[in-house]
Amino acid sequence: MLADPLQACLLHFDDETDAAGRLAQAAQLPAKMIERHRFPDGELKLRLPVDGAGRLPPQVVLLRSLHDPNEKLVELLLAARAARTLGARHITLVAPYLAYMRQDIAFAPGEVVSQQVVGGFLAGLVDAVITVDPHLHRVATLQEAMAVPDAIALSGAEPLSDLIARRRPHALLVGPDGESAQWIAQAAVRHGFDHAVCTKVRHGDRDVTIELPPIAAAGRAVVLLDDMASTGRTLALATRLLRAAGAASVDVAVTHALFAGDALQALNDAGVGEVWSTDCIPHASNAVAMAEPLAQALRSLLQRRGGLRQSAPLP
Ligand SMILES: O=P(O)(O)OC[C@H]1O[C@@H](O)[C@H](O)[C@@H]1O
Repeated sequence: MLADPLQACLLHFDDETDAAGRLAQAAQLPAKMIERHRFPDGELKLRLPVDGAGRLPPQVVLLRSLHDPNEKLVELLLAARAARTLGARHITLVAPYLAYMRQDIAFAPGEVVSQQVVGGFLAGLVDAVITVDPHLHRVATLQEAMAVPDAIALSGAEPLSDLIARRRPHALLVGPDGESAQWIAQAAVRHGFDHAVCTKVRHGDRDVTIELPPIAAAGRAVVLLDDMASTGRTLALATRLLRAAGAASVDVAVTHALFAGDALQALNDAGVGEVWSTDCIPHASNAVAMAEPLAQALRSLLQRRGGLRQSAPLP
């Protein structure tokens, strides 16, 4: 790796070495690992990869995809705060999956609006965030959820659309609920797919009702496209309805492969054919690599910040 004129490095944890390697190579940054030690009582000790003088470069990129988020939020708190004291003047969080974005409103008095709390917490740690398809339903922009100077939201819809065009060139794209309309529109326009969106009501974690849109699904190769599968119940029910409406096949494409518990079994039982996802969350279904688009966004952000650094102090 050539010395980086941006004076930047990418820090990652030991369980994301592969993803860090891919991103670092695409962004042409040196990747360095943060050492973790877990004490017998569950507390964490981190050690950041400082240079011989005990310092970090001025631009630090922290890679952490925030599935299984609770402990990772503590790791980010420790790592980001320490990075500042060790010389980082600009910290970018690359979180291909950004957690806690779905709890964006208090449905009952006293309910915590996690999106605001976690968004505010992360905004207090870093100067920039790059993520993919953050679940922003009632909030229009990532900046509203996470008020940092640079909040960049990429999408997996177009790369997933490219994959679908190769695997199911005549697919009917279906979104399982109103929230998916944004991704369906992006993916459909890219390759001219027929498309439609269902109506969904959520009653509980694993309990949803769905109404199909007025479309002719009979005989069609349907691909359900969504931002994420968590319990898989949304996609499983949509699949059952589409199968009952005569769809020749139903495959699933998601940006975030959370697949909690028996989610994959539920999809299988419902009659889903193939399951494709981006590699924002490592999973056996990963079929679309996001390192290139993430690296492009990161490179241009660092260049912008590096340019600022020459003429004015970084915030
Ligand atoms: O039904 P599961 O997989 O649990 O939840 C995922 C769904 O719930 C929504 O917020 C997501 O956008 C997706 O449609």
